[in-house]
Amino acid sequence: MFSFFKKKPKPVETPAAEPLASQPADIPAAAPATSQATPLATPVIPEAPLAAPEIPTPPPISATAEQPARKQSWTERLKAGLSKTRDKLGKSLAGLFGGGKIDEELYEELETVLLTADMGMDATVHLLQDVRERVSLKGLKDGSELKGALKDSLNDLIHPLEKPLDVSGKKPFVIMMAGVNGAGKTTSIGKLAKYYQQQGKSVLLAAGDTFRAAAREQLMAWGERNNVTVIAQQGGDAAAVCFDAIQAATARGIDIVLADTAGRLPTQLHLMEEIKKVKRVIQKALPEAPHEIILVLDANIGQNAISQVKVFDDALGLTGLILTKLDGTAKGGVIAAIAKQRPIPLRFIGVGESIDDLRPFNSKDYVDALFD
Ligand SMILES: Nc1nc2c(ncn2[C@@H]2O[C@H](COP(=O)(O)OP(=O)(O)OP(=O)(O)O)[C@@H](O)[C@H]2O)c(=O)[nH]1
Repeated sequence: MFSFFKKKPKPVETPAAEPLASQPADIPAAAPATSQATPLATPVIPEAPLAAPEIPTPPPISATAEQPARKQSWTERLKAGLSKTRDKLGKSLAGLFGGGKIDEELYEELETVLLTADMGMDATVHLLQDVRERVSLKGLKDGSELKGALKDSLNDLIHPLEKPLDVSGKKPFVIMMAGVNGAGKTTSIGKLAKYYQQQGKSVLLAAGDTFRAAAREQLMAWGERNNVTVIAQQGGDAAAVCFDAIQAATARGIDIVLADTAGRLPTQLHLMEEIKKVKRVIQKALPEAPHEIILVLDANIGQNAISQVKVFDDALGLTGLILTKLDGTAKGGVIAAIAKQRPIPLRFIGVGESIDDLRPFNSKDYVDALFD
């Protein structure tokens, strides 16, 4: 179950950014399954640690190893993953949709339900207004008719976030990941690597989380077992790792580079500066890159997601979002808040820990899974 990606204790302090290496290390001519960039000052990690006992041994990532006997469809998994939000919304809405007159009291109850599903004030006000208009336009009278109106309103609101990531046309297509600690960046990178490999694309990973040795080692072990090249350094500089990774990918004709970065809080200003530097150095390695800058968000944080989106967007110019762990929370309504306040394309959503639990966001599927 992807357990090898589970994070180890976080460092108490995150080190300040290292000075940037002016020149990238040479890329080895032969491309081993797992390769490492030359470190700036520290020795290359020996091959042996990959098998060392302290590194969890990941099971081979394969559908059979991770899936139950009968493989659930994505629709089923999405529905199961959203069960907490659906239960909360559904139970509360059942009374409203059960019948009775559509009146002010009902709208007030609807407002409370939407707010408790973490849709936020802006989106809630918008949805209520929109539902009212639909009700009067269609001459709806009964609460039982409200469900369709609400579903349509919500879909209209969040549909603009449905913009699947197009990785064609650039080679390598460089995707940089950002986010706070534990949001699911490294796990999502593993899932995306597999997702793109299944589409016949070659993938290279940049182990840019240089603050946590375990993150790098896990990524390398995973890469070796799944035949995905990982560029890493021991310690050192995330920007240099990404630079090397892009050079390696260009030399090897790789389709997609997925660049991991260390978790950081928006309030850690020096770390926000450090990640801006990672972006700048990626641009130096490949002028149009990064082609995609994704903020990974843990759905459990609910409304706090909005402030994270704003700060990371202001710092980096986000082009996409990934919302993980929707399965663990009743706060799935946060998508509506994002749509209203900072509508950055929601590229993927995660509803579980297995490899297939991260998929492109589809607003209609999402709304159906919440209400039906
Ligand atoms: N239930 C569930 N767990 C998830 C999902 N996505 C990630 N996780 C788990 O979240 C935990 C943290 O994920 P990581 O990928 O390690 O997070 P990270 O952002 O790389 O963390 P840092 O490196 O500390 O910044 C792991 O235990 C993952 O298995 C999801 O969609 N659902």
